[in-house]
This record gives sequence, C-alpha cells and structure tokens, in this order.
Amino acid sequence: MSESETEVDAESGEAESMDSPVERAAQQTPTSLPLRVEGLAKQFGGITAVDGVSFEVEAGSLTGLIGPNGAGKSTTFNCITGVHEPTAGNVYLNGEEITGLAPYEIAQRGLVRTFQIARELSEMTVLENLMLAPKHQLGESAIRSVLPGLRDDVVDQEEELRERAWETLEFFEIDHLATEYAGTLSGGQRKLLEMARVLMTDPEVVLLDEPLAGVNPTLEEKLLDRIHDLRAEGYTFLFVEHDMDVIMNNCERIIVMHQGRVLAEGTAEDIRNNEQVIEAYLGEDI
Ligand SMILES: Nc1ncnc2c1ncn2[C@@H]1O[C@H](COP(=O)(O)OP(=O)(O)OP(=O)(O)O)[C@@H](O)[C@H]1O
Repeated sequence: MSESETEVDAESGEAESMDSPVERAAQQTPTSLPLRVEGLAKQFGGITAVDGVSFEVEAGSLTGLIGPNGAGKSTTFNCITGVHEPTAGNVYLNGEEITGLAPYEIAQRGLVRTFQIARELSEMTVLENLMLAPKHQLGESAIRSVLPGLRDDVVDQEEELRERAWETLEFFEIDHLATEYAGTLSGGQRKLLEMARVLMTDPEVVLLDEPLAGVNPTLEEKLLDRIHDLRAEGYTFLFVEHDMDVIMNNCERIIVMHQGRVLAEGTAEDIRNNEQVIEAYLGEDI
C-alpha cells in the first residue's frame, strides 16, 4: 500500500496511515542506518539467550559488540543473519525488514558474515574459493544450458570475475597463495581468505565474528588495516571480538551485552568508565 493511502478515523476524524508496520519502519528509518535491531529475543527451550536487544549500526561505522561469555553475542549475530529465527523482535537492513529470512536471502540483500572455510572449500584453491563466493554468479555450464547464444558473455563474466578475485587477493596480500589449497593455510591466512570471500559478495554490512581469533600480531595488523580501508570506502562493520584492546582501539561505537541484554552503548571512553560494565566484567581489564 502506498504512503498516500490513508483512512479517516471515524471518531477523531484524523487521517490514519494504512501502511504495514514494515512499510512504516522503512519510511521512518533513515537510509543512513544500515542495520537496526529492535526488541530481539531468542529462547532455546527454557534458556533466554537474547532478551529484548535493540541497537543501531551507523553507515560506514566499525561498531563493536562485546560482553562476557554467554552474554548472547553469537545468538544475536545468528538471529541477525538468519541462522536462528528470533523468538521476538525485528531486524532491519536499510530500513527493510529482514527478520526470519534465510541466511542466503539476507546475504543477497547485502548483509554478510564471515564464516569459517568449510571442509569442501578447504579442498579448493584460494583463487577458486574467491571465484565461488559472489552471490549472483551463475556457473558457465548452467548459463550455457539455458542461453547457448550467450557464451561470449559468460566467458567475459568469468574473465571479469577472475580479475576481481586477483584484485581482492592482492588487497588482502594473499595473492602469492592463489594456487594453494585453502586447507593448507595458517589460521591467520584463513581469516584473510574468509574476509576476501566476503568482499567478493559485494556486501554492504559485514558482521565479523571474532575475525582475529588465532591470528598472529602481524596478520592481525594487516587484517585491521584492511577493515579500516574498507570502512573508509563506505562498508559498515559489526564486530564481535574477545580482545578488548582491539575493540577499544578500533571501534568508534561499542555495544555491551550482558545476560542477553544491552547493558551499555557508547564510545570506548564511555564504556571504560561505565560502572555497570566494570561490574559485569568483574574487574577484568576493559
Ligand atoms: N543452540 C543453543 N541451545 C541452547 N542454549 C544455547 C544455544 N546457543 C546459545 N545458548 C545459550 O545462550 C546463552 C548465550 O550464548 P551465546 O553463545 O549467544 O553467548 P556469547 O556472548 O556469544 O558467548 P561467548 O562469548 O562465550 O561465545 C548461553 O547461556 C548459551 O549457553
């Protein structure tokens, strides 16, 4: 229903919008808010993992999501990316509701998370891993079977894809590994490959779940530099990471979860000085 379709309330005589909640949210949400989570909840049987979480992620930001073990960070990620269906609440991507969509549908709309390289992908080369990643990529044989006349286009498309894959490998400085099997990479190199695969899908919002786990300091710096480069280009990141220094030094906005709820939100400075956060972390360095 269009914005202009209204109904007049019989008692008040006031015009009342007939738009659906999703349409209303889309109208109210500035497009500068790529990700908005509203009242998100998830229960597993009797366990409440996420309990009414609301937050916003601003365009081009690097936003950190932190919290002690069991705070509900992964479950929140999984609800946002369609891995879990939330028990309640809504998720909006650029003002459009994506709650309950399948992970691939959410990824096609531009919200992508890094995933560990699956076993099947470990048996492919690094270059092949990148060429398989794009969301709208049709296999050459699939296209040829339905559109035999388009063979040259397919070849062009494949060439373009290969070129992009090489550029992406160079950007992450793993081009020298292009012909290696993904399964032979070190933990840190795998993380770079995971990020490179995400980039090949043309994402708008990238969810990073512990992207630095098991990464040595040199590669960590490289990965963080790349994330900052991408952010400068307009990509938006939501970042779960256990290393508090990394979050404090790199994220301009931090959301703290505790016992399934948002405990605090703000800059590193705000979070460091927040009494409730200090208490939740029981004196750990923050
Ligand atoms: N599939 C599941 N089934 C049952 N309980 C679950 C499931 N997934 C998570 N939980 C529970 O939900 C709560 C939140 O877990 P979650 O993994 O989201 O926290 P987290 O903040 O990511 O923790 P960590 O930092 O330790 O990874 C925990 O009590 C956990 O045991």
